[in-house]
Amino acid sequence: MPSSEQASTSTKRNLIVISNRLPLSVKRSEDGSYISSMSSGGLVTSLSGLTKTAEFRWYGWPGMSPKESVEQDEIRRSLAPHNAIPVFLDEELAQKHYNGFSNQILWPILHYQPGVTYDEGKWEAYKKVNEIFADTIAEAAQEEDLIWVHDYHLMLLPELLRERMAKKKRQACIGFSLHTPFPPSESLKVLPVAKDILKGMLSSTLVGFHTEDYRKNFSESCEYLLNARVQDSSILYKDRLVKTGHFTVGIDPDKFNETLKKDDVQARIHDLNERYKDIKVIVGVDRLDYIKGLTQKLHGFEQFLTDYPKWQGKVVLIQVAVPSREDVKEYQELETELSCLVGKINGKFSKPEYSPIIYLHRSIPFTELTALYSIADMCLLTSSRDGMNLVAFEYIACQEQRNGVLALSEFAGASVFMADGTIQFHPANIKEMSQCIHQGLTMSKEERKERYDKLAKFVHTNTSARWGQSFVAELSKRHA
Ligand SMILES: O=P(O)(O)OC[C@H]1O[C@H](O[C@H]2O[C@H](CO)[C@@H](O)[C@H](O)[C@H]2O)[C@H](O)[C@@H](O)[C@@H]1O
Ligand SMILES: O=c1ccn([C@@H]2O[C@H](COP(=O)(O)OP(=O)(O)O)[C@@H](O)[C@H]2O)c(=O)[nH]1
Repeated sequence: MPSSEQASTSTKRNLIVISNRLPLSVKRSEDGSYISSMSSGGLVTSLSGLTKTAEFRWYGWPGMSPKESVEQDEIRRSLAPHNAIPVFLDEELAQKHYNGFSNQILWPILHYQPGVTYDEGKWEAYKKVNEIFADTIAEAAQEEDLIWVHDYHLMLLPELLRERMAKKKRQACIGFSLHTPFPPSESLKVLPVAKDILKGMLSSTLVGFHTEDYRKNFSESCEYLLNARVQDSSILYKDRLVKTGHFTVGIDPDKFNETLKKDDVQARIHDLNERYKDIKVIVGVDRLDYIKGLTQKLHGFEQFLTDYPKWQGKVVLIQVAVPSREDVKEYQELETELSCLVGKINGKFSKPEYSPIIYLHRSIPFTELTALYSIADMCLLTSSRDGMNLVAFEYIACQEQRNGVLALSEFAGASVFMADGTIQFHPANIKEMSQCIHQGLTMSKEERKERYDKLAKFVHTNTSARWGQSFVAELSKRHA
């Protein structure tokens, strides 16, 4: 029988959140103790924002896998106060799953990149890790629990978990949220295991995407590759009706407001404003990932300095490139390319008292990040594809005073929702990017305010809390 869409009778159900990455990554310090630090990236930002309004247990890989059970217990204890529960994976398996299949094969396909080399061994590791998560969650989950699985590292989990829960004669209400784009079937089908991935996701009760386009691509892929029947926003597959939807992810803007009020942050803002009082600041904050279009951004900025020479010496691009997936060859090569390019452009336009690009290849503290967002006249985001891009939201959350300009690639998910207010461009069109930078830097105060108000309204309405609540509300309306 198709799963029903009846409203659930229970009022409060426990929520289990599962993602490959936990909010805290654990590392061993020199004295042998375990230290944890906040993980990078938008998935953690969006789910961390949810912790203020919802209670949940969060399962995921802690970033390391000690073999000794004493050490595992120590990690378990250090994460417990954060409601985080580690899923331990053998180091080599974790590496093949995360770097190998997830980031070298799936990630580029989901971001429409051609030329991916499939590898059976990495696929086996991907399946194995999904099985380990399924075993762990099937052990922990109760009949009435709501289970919310996140992202492309765990696309097989809904199916594997449902099978295990069925063996225990338990129903499973499973939501799945994808944080990346979902490509059209023509791009997806280059993956020899595309059908397995679709079937894995289709064992969910509810599948959520960032945009309507990604949702449609998924439905069409199910129809085309699996012969599933699409009925409006639901998909009928093997006698189960699976609901799909798009849910607008966001940030916790209050966290930025509160941080901006702190004395040390205000002092930092004052110093940075002094330093750049005669210079316009463009900020960029991206993980060092080829999907963020960092090479194009540097070329676009170089083009701008060439097209509008009077700006030389009067504008600086402060680019934070957060290290990411550093064991993957493509990311290492990109890092080398970017360092060279920054050197080349700075070599071309620098004067003894001025360099056009300040390149920070590291993670920066949250207080420094908010100060930087706040003093920047413009934020430039150039993704070639991007699930959403929460940096766009964060910049706006810190711009109440200055009303800076947000220049955004038309290929970031955020561009769909922020069309009214941002300046948008094609990231591969360097000339267009150059013109957009000029437009942003010369925009009148009135126009900036008008645009900013629209964007701020969107960011303050579509918070991470609201995203979580709407997804969980939709999920809890349904049975298995
Ligand atoms: O965990 P990492 O490998 O270090 O990567 C960080 C995260 O990158 C991706 O984030 C995506 O999710 C954001 C929030 O929904 C979205 O705004 C962004 O466009 C996406 O790229 C990835 O999907 C996460 O799983 C990673 O944790
Ligand atoms: O040193 C830093 C600088 C930024 N961020 C955060 O990384 C997230 C990036 O999310 P986004 O959705 O823009 O892209 P993703 O990295 O998830 O692809 C944002 O919340 C940033 O504040 C971070 O973790 N460390």
